[in-house]
Amino acid sequence: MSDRPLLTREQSRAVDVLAAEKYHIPGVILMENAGRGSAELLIARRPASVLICCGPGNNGGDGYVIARHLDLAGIPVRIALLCPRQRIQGDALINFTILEAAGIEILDFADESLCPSFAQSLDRADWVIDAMLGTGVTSPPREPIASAIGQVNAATAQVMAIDIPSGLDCDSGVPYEPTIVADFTATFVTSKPGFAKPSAEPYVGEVHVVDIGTPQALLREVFRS
Ligand SMILES: NC(=O)C1=CN([C@@H]2O[C@H](COP(=O)(O)OP(=O)(O)OC[C@H]3O[C@@H](n4cnc5c(N)ncnc54)[C@H](O)[C@@H]3O)[C@@H](O)[C@H]2O)[C@@H](O)CC1
Ligand SMILES: [K+]
Repeated sequence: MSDRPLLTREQSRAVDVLAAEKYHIPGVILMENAGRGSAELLIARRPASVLICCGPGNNGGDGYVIARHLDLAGIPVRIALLCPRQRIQGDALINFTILEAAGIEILDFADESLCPSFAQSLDRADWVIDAMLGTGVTSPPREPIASAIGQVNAATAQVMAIDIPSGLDCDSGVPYEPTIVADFTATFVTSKPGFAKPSAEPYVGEVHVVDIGTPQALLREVFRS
């Protein structure tokens, strides 16, 4: 295991802030790099049909970037939106708007009771991307995301988690109830302290670190803080 330091949840969130405020790298650039790197990992596995489950924050925003790159690669992709459209904001909204303009299919599952068609959408995909919750989570997943996690875990599709399997505490490695069981996790900048813990093993699957273009000087500053 490399002896590189691992970013905690708070340090990961500090990367975003410092990148924008001190290094003049807008969050949407980091999101593009994160989404493109994740999409390339998936394209290499030759998916036939992909369902991307998106939550209300920037983890969902990564999902929209991934969808765009899969579409550009000619891979059938659909979005399962697990929050009301009006909750999407900032960098995630920029990428959501691009998807709508590109005509990529967006299925609304924001209501509390996930309608049966969510399960049908799952059945049609050989890969599911978990872009529901990332470093913004500090409590057990709430509805409708909690039900979505249960249904994804029960489906036959392979699962790639974006940044963190939704429901896992990336510092302690303790899974909230429920947590996504991923075959792969595409995590940003560094792996996370909790991923090597035995409790996290069943949920993270094979961990791939995606470089999102954060300057080394920025990382040194974050690790010193
Ligand atoms: N760290 C970085 O440098 C980068 C982070 N990016 C992405 O941004 C993510 C963090 O984005 P956010 O800060 O928006 O946070 P998240 O996208 O993790 O989501 C937080 C949102 O989910 C909701 N939420 C919080 N706890 C919940 C719960 N228990 N159940 C249901 N909903 C809950 C809240 O409304 C909150 O807005 C990272 O995980 C990563 O995927 C990337 O876009 C690129 C750069
Ligand atoms: K996730």
